[in-house]
Amino acid sequence: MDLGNNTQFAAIKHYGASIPVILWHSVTSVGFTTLKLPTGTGLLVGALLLLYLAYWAIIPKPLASIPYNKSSAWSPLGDFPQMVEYILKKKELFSWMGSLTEKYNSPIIQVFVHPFAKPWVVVTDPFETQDLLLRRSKDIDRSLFIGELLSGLTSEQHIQFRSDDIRFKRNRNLVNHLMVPSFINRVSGPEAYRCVNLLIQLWKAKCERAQGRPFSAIHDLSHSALDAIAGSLLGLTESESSTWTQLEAIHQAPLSKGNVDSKNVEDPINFPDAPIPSFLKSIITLTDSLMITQLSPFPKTTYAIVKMFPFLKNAIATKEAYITSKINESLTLMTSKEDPNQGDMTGSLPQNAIHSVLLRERQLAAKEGRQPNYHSRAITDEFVGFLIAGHDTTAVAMAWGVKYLSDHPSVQDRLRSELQAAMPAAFAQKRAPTYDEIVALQQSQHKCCEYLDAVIEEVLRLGNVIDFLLRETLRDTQILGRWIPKGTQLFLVANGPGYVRPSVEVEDAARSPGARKEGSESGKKKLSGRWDDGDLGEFKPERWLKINPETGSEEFDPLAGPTLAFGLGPRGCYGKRLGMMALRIHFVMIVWWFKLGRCPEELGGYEGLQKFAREPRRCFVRLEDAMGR
Ligand code: HEM
Repeated sequence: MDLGNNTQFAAIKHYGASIPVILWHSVTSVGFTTLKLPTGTGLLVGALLLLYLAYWAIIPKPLASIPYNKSSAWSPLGDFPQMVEYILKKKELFSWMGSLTEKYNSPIIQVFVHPFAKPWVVVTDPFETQDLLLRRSKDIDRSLFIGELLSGLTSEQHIQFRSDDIRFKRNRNLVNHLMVPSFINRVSGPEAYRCVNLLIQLWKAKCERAQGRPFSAIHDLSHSALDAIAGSLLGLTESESSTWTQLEAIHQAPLSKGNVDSKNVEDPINFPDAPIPSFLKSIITLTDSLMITQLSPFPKTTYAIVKMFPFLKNAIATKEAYITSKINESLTLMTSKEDPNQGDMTGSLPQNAIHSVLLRERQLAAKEGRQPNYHSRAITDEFVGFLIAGHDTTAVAMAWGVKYLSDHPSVQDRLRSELQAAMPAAFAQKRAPTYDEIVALQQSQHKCCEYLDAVIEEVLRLGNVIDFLLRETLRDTQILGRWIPKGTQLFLVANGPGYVRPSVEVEDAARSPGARKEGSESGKKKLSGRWDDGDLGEFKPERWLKINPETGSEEFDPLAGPTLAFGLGPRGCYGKRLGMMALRIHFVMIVWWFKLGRCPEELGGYEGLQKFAREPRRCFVRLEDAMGR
């Protein structure tokens, strides 16, 4: 496989399509008329030329000066076979792109994955990427390809729309307030806390039964994150929570005989899996179904076909019915508690996010002089989208988190002792920190919160839960000095050089002006620092801390180095605040209650598995009571 980065070659390929046109002209004028070749031969030559023309039309058209795999450029399938080979071998997808930037030793490369489309351009230079995301919204925006991936499931959710699309603005206007800190602290946070407490009860029960053996954690974390996000958004009763049903099952079922008999304390123990409540199950099915579209060259058509299968049809019907019932519940609340005589609306204190969005719709409708549309496709799709985008990412981040903490006892110990010192009453009484105590930590920017955020950011950096951002160029532009035409798909990846592996060296002058050293400090949005190449692969939360020269204390520095964990700029993660709140509560509670012991080698490791998000292939925990009771 050789690398084609020369301009001449790209130009020949680009203009090559005109060669057969010229030849065709010669044949039609010379072959049939001047030379009077037999008609059969003329037709054969014509057919061959047509084939040749078709071939030129479908093979990739590389962009000049951007490295690519030359042999793929002559194949109508482009890099697709290599990509599939990588997926089958590694079980990951987007790290393939990061690996190519290393292979070609270039911060920008191109791949040919989508038939009949322009090459996809992959950028790994953190500074060019940050400049693009934060400051160049005239050049790039959300890629419409996201719509191809998601619209079969949530046709009206804002994630797929361009920033100037009226549907984007309208939907964001309805839901923006859900991410205001006061709303999260008062409404969403307590729900998330309640759900995480159930996980702690479940793990206490498992810890007692496992007697020091490891057990799989991935489903428990996934259920807990889904409960927490669904609880925050829709308000779940206890029996609707999937962690609750798991807890019931643990209390009722005897342990499996095979495990009890095993004398080896290194052997994992299998706990029974209880059925998941139907609505949450439907969200898991829908989330998993998106994997199919991620891997298909024709996502929209593929999804339209898959949607005809009963498992997906049922999942769609279940989520529709449940969200409609939640909307109706809130509407009842809104009407029954109103007192029209006083203009007082006691029903207007939001109980959960969906209730709050309906109140907002009522307010907007009144302002715009129209009837409110509480059952609009947009409202339902926004919530389905939040559940999908929010639960898997949070669960997978936690899964990487427990792995890194298990393998780094000193980090775990420091975090635990800082938490204990910060919440002395809870520690002395050997009880759980209350929700208010956890929120107070954040609000007072307590020292332990600085370290907690450093741990979370480091988990997200290495875990690479969503390891690419997708944008599309809105006009012809330049990236790292290369010409990129309008309509090009840009993959900004965080799984390679500069983020988790040593940087590919880039002359500062080769970057766009805003991404250069002098440009990075200018403007409202500062760019991050650069990571030290020497230890980029290590789990080291301290890299996110710096000493404040005035106070002499360590502070969390979000700009210490580059990360794209939540994306950046106007189209960065909408739910970052809620996601971070759910992560903080999970990390605090798990570390507070449990010491996470190292698991045997065969249950460990850091290989990923591409699902909706990138999850660890193996995620086991070995728990010990950290309260020493
Ligand atoms: C640990 C948790 C989470 C992680 C790591 C995460 C990560 C991301 C990333 C990387 C993006 C793409 C950003 C970009 O293109 O620049 C994104 C977008 C998005 N996320 Fe999250 N997310 C998390 C939690 C959530 C939650 C809880 C919600 C909803 C309540 C949510 C809703 C969204 C939405 C709606 C978008 C699209 C935003 C837009 O198009 O403007 N995310 N997220």
